[in-house]
Amino acid sequence: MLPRSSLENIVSDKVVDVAVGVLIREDGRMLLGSRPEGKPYAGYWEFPGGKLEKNETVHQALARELEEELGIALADSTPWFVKEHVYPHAHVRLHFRRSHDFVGTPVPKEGQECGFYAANERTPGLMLPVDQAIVNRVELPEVFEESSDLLTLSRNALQATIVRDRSYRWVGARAETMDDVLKAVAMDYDFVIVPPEAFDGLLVNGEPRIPTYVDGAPAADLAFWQAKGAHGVKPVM
Ligand SMILES: Nc1nc2c([nH]c(=O)n2[C@H]2C[C@H](O)[C@@H](COP(=O)(O)OP(=O)(O)OP(=O)(O)O)O2)c(=O)[nH]1
Repeated sequence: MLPRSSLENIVSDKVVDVAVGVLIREDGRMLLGSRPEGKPYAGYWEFPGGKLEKNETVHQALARELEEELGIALADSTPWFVKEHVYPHAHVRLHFRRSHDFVGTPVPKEGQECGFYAANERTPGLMLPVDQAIVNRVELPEVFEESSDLLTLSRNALQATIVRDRSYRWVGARAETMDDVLKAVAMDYDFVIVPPEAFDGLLVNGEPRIPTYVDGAPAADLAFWQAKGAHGVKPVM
């Protein structure tokens, strides 16, 4: 029989699915709020959201949490990426979804604070460390233009082609295979660029693991790729 502490570790290893909303206002600012008293990391700032209940889709969970916590009606949202993180209190699988399509002015219903912030603006309290890096990604462009926006660095020790934008805000990788994508995820890169035919194979339950650009897809297909979870599309040069 396993000692009690090992059993507890196994129990706490259960992965908790969490719906997280990146709600972007017309002026490009995103909705952030503080965690209410009584929850782990109370007072830290985060994107709105919460745990999935039984039989809920991620969108449904997000819509429910936004209504319950902030009185916001979420009309539509698209998958962005999934990130796993192990906290001392839980192993979470965060399903980030983006939305420009919501109605209502947020009114905190659980004693929290909230507001719309630009990516380079400081919230009154610390962001959850996991979220801090993601705030920077919210301004990733819908479309990267190969020659003007991106610099391709030489293949690095990981044998993947590393790409960054000209202002050093984001670093990504050109991923030909799932193995390349997993390396980029493990290195916490901000995005991957994949060939269109590889895109579906990189999805886990319909969601990418990292913000994903589809290489060479015409910009006219942007809505098509976004509905599938691609964050942006690089136009044919
Ligand atoms: N809502 C939210 N949770 C996040 C973010 N980033 C992050 O690591 N998390 C973690 C913190 C928590 O461990 C977990 C979410 O759980 P929670 O306690 O907020 O969920 P909940 O509202 O359903 O809580 P409850 O009903 O159990 O009180 O996900 C984020 O941006 N938003």
